[in-house]
Amino acid sequence: MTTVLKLGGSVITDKDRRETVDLPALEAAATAVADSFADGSDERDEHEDLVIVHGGGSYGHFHAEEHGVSTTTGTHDAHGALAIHDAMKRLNGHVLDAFGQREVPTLPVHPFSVGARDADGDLTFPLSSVRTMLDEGFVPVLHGDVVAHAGEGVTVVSGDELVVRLAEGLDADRVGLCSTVPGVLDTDDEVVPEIREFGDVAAALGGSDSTDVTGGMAAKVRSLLDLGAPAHIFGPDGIAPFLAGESPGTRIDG
Ligand SMILES: Nc1ncnc2c1ncn2[C@@H]1O[C@H](COP(=O)(O)OP(=O)(O)OP(=O)(O)O)[C@@H](O)[C@H]1O
Ligand SMILES: C=C(C)CCOP(=O)(O)O
Repeated sequence: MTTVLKLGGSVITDKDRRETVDLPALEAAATAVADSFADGSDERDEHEDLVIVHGGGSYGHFHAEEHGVSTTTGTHDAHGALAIHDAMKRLNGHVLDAFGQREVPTLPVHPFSVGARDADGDLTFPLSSVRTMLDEGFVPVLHGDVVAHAGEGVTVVSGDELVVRLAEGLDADRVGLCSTVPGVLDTDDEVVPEIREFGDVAAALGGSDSTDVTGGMAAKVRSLLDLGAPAHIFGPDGIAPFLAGESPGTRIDG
C-alpha cells in the first residue's frame, strides 16, 4: 500500500506571518502520522510506503511573490531563486524535526535538485531517490520548491504538483491533502462529500485567502480530478482517519 500525504503550508505555518511555523499544528500532524504507524501492531503494514509532501505557507509564498516568481513566470536571478529555495529548506527542517522527534524515519528530498520543467512547463521529476528511500523503510519528505525551467530560469513547483507526480509515478493507492479547511466547501460553506467533475463545484471554488502563488483550492481540485486514484481533501482532524483508511472531508474522483 502506497500513500501520499500532503500537509498544506496553511496548516503547518501561520500563513499571514512571514516564516512562522504553527508549531502546535505541525506537532499534531506529526503525532497523527506517528500514531498511525504504531496503531494495531508494531508493523508498518497499514501504509507501508508513505511519502509526505508539504507546501510553502508563510515560507515559500512570501519569497516567491517578492521575486515575482510563480509556476509559469520565472526568474534568472540566482539570489531570488535561492531565497525561495532556502526558505523552503528552513521549513522542511522544522517538519523533519517534528517527525524525527516522534521516531518517524523521515528523510528530505529537495525538488530543486531533482526536477525540471521543459519549455511547455511540463515537469520532469525522477523518482529513483524516493523509490529507493521507500524500499529502505524511510519516509521521504518533499516540499514545494523552485525548479529549473527551460526559457524561464526557475519557476515554482507546488506541493500539489508534486503530489500528482508522486501519485502517478508510484501508482499510489491513497492520496490525501490536508488543508486548514475541513474539505472543499460549497457556496453555503458545507463540505462537499464527493467531486467527480470540476463543474460540480466551480462556482464555490476560489484561490487562497492568503499570499499564495500556486492557485489555492481551484487548482488543487483541477489537478486531483486528472489523477488515476481517488484523492481526499480534509482538515487537520482528518489526518488520523485518512491514514486509518477512512474517507474524511471531500473525496475527489475524476
Ligand atoms: N470552495 C472552497 N472550499 C475550501 N477552500 C477554498 C474554497 N475556495 C477557496 N478556498 C481557499 O483555499 C484554501 C486552501 O488552499 P491553499 O492552497 O491555501 O492551502 P494549502 O495547500 O493548505 O496551503 P499551501 O498552498 O501553502 O500548501 C483555503 O484556505 C481557502 O482559503
Ligand atoms: C512557493 C513555493 C516555493 C512552494 C509552493 O508550494 P504549495 O504551497 O504547495 O503551493
